[in-house]
Amino acid sequence: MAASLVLNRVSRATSSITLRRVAGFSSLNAQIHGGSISGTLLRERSLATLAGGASHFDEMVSVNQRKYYLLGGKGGVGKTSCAASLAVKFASHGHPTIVVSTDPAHSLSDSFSQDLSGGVLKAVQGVDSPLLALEITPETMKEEIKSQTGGKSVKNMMDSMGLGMFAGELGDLNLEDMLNAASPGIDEIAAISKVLQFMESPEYNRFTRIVFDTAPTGHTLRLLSLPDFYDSSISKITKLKKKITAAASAFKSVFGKKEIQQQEPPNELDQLKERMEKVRNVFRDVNTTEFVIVTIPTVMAINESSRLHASLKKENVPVHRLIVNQLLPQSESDCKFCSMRRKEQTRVLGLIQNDTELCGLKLIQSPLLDAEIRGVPALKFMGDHIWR
Ligand SMILES: Nc1ncnc2c1ncn2[C@@H]1O[C@H](COP(=O)(O)OP(=O)(O)OP(=O)(O)O)[C@@H](O)[C@H]1O
Repeated sequence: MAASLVLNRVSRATSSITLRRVAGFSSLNAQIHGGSISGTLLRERSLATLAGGASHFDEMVSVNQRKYYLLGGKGGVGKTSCAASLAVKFASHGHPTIVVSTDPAHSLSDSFSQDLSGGVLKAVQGVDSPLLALEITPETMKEEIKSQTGGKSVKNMMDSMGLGMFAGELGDLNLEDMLNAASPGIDEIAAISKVLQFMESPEYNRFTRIVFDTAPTGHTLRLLSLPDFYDSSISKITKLKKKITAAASAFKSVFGKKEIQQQEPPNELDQLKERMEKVRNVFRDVNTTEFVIVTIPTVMAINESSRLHASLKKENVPVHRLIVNQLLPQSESDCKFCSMRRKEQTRVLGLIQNDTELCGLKLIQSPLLDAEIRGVPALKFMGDHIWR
């Protein structure tokens, strides 16, 4: 059939992107700065023969209450493209949306083809509903923490809580080092502090969808387990402080001095513990949060996705959907290389169906498009394939 839909958007004065969708085929042709990247028309029909396909986007978009979507997986599989296309799709359906990158190697700016850097929320141009984007940087977070604590260092803060003596000695709990050096964990702390802001500040109330473009697997698992780590660490500090106060009290009473009142744990720690609990609960709440695993049809990526799902299950993080991105569509004039790749792809899709971790997830197919996905029109185009 000759039905065709041609979207032609000028995203900037100097660049234009032409997207072309023809029944049975899809093609993303980019023309940037007068140059032309023209790809072969790719056939979608074969994708329909693979198991699964639709993301059931209607379920994802229907509820007005705030929802968090975290997209994660192995490096380079298309996490940013999928997260950015989901954010654009939510915004196009009237949800004020924030898309946040927690990956230290940010690529949101590249994906949207707009400058979204600087560690602050920036409006994405070219979408109807408000869509804000943020590339989290530990530097900006450090500045924010300093201004919130009146410029006091963490050590000073702990000093003022009567815990200064432990600040430098508790190894993993050395918060000051974490803030002052680019140590592992700092990006995750920055992400958690942002989640807290989104949850607590009235200025973000109206945003009903928060989409996270997460870092490759290891980082992300640390992010999800960090609130637990802090929760138990704070409990340890509180217990330690109680013990020391009790011991000091006993010591002083033996020597006839006035007994020290058993002090309640400092209020700041209680508050911190409460806030960590909030973040931990939101990551695990099936009514508010979903982690979408993104993968590609290779054995290595599928194995990592399987391990990721096992870890997320252990952390009680809700997972329902698995995107298999960059699926090579069928072509009538299949070259040897393409037909070999396609055979391999079919084999790998079989592995997903037999994988005990992955077989229960909704499988979403996302075709390999014939141009790089950059800019809002391209993300809309990709989103129409995935989020349907
Ligand atoms: N379905 C697709 N068709 C064509 N190109 C794609 C597709 N998905 C992703 N790409 C391209 O692959 C590259 C990597 O994608 P992306 O940055 O989204 O991956 P990522 O998983 O976020 O990577 P990283 O782990 O490095 O952050 C980009 O150039 C993107 O345009």
